[in-house]
Amino acid sequence: MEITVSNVSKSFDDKNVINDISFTIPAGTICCLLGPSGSGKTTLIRLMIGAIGADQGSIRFGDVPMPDMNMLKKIGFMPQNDALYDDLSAEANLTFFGGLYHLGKKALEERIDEVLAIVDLTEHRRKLVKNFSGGMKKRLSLAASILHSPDLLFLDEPTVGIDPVLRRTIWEQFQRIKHAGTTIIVSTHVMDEVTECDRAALIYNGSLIEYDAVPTLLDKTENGRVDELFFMASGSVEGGAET
Ligand SMILES: Nc1ncnc2c1ncn2[C@@H]1O[C@H](COP(=O)(O)OP(=O)(O)OP(=O)(O)O)[C@@H](O)[C@H]1O
Repeated sequence: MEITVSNVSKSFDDKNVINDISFTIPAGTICCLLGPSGSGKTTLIRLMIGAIGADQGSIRFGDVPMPDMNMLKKIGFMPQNDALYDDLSAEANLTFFGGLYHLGKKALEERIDEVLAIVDLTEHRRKLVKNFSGGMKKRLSLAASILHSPDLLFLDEPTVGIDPVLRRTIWEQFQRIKHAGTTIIVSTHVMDEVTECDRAALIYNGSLIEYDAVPTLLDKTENGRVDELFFMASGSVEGGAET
């Protein structure tokens, strides 16, 4: 499903955090929101999923203006901080989240098998989450966010604190989810992750400084690194863009 963001602005306490942002994410793509810490990525995701309202502008999923209660069922969201129950097993966590989505018992059992396989946690399904590593928790959190086979999946800094090897595995899982037909919006401040995405929206100080297909964006640079676009737009990226 296509997402259209039109002239969206948001302030907190008179501080302009999102500044007149417009862009369209085509259905079936992975789009990353890339920017330094504090640039406004999480706020933009929260605006898109309807967790907070825009001061100005509008957001549509397909033809439907957001927020829309029916559309919420079609959205998956993985927050920056895992919302898992430590004293429950992986499987029990998924059963709990599946209950929230009102999946029937049999359909839920089948879907739990599927999502555990997608995130490579099948053999750990009966372990308590408190015995999971950080990376395993991230993968379980991802599994929970796709239980209801969402059309749109929003991932807020899903690879933060994850080592490079596991990061690769997680990106392979995102590609798998995309190929199953889900449009993915993923925020990151890791510049290298841009190459995993089809399109990238570069956010700096609450403004959209670039938005395009990733190869087109990289063609605009001299060194093939997207950091350069932040340097060009800002003169300096002090305060933040990690590589
Ligand atoms: N509820 C809020 N009230 C006041 N200020 C807020 C609120 N939410 C976000 N902000 C401010 O908006 C700015 C953008 O924050 P946001 O979390 O969207 O950035 P981010 O790019 O996601 O950063 P990070 O990569 O560190 O998560 C920051 O200056 C932050 O302090």
